[in-house]
Amino acid sequence: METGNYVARLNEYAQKTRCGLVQYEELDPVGPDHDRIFTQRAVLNGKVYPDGVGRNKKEAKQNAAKNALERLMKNLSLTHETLHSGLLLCSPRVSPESLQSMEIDKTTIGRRRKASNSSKDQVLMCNSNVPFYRLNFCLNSSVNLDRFTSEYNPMECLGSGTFGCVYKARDKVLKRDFAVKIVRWEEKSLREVKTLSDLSHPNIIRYYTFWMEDSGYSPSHTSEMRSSEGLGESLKGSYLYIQMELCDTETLKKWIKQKNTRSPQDSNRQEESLNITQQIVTGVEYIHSMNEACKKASFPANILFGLDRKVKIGDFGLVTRDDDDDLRERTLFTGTPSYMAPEQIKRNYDRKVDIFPLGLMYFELLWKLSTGHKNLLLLFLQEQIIKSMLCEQPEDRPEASTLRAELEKWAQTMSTQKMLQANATN
Ligand SMILES: Nc1ncnc2c1ncn2[C@@H]1O[C@H](COP(=O)(O)OP(=O)(O)OP(=O)(O)O)[C@@H](O)[C@H]1O
Repeated sequence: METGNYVARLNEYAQKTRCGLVQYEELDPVGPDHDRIFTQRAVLNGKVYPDGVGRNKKEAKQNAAKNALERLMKNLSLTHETLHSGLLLCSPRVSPESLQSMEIDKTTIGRRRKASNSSKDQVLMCNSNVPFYRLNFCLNSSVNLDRFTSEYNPMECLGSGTFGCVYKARDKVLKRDFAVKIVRWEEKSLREVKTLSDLSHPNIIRYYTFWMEDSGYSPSHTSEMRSSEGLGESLKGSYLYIQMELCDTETLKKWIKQKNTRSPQDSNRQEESLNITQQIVTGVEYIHSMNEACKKASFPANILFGLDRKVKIGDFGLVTRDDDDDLRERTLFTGTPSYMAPEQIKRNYDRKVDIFPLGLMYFELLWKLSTGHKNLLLLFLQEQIIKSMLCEQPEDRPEASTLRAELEKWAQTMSTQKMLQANATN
């Protein structure tokens, strides 16, 4: 893997610009034990840079440093051509500052030139030494680069939603599979992704990185992308590509469906439902602690199972900041109506808007079992929790942290109950 020593270059940059020491935040690895993906992010001068992923800590750190360098270049208002000349990335002697005044050699090998939509000024250049496929974040200008197909081997389409398709794709360098979501570029999708990429929690799908291309990937130009609502008319325009943690394709919605087709006497259902709800509440509590609300987080279709078998909150729909009135207005009615909290149709709502759909979901997870369940007292206790979550008035609903504590107590009660039952039958 030809990457160059980005860590050293970032240190050099920090020294020259007197930004202080570069620090690295290590995030929790994801994936099963034999196939871990490590993530680090560089912190410089109090600013956190995009995640770098790798098969080991060292590789993740190099990629984190590279992402930071690329972001710094963007901040330095470098032209697109300069970025793609790869000078910063490839030459250890060139500092980002000096790039600003550098004459770009337009005779540099153009490994690829994209005909469509390309003005002559947007010729992509790539020095033959440049890790061409590893260029990140270019959000202010349209990117004429097939980064997706250069860096990844697209595999199957995992599914499509209102705004785009999600592909399973193998990173050619890391030899790891990721999910890459491709949506038409919009200010709001960018905002969502920026927010999500700052989050790191075992119960939230990890958003690693994102970039723009000026066309949407389509394996055959007639297949999934076109049939997906919202992408139907044309694949032209700007598209946002979001590299995410790959999950199982089974969503919680499918899980509920499967459980419902089984016998209502499925004794594990209650325990599993509690465990799933605990994990989701933990994720929601974390999101709330980051001052975000996630109106779609607790809809079963947006909850997936990670390859590490942890429950993952996936698509948040549109994340809103508690204090963002403008965003709140624009994102009104974005939730799935049947799960929406009553106040969501009004202007005034806060993070309690997430507790209501959680209550509904918890109920839905349990429901079949509850119809045939004999222990009415225990059932009643659970219903009390759900009832509090479904309160009409947001202020009467519990905070996610209170809820988590309640569920923890409930899990203990349940395991004691199980033990007593086991002892009684032995
Ligand atoms: N990280 C992932 N790993 C595996 N599969 C995924 C991942 N993200 C999404 N999917 C699959 O792709 C489907 C489409 O996801 P997407 O986020 O585009 O839409 P959605 O959330 O289902 O719908 P909408 O955007 O309309 O709310 C999901 O239903 C899921 O099956």
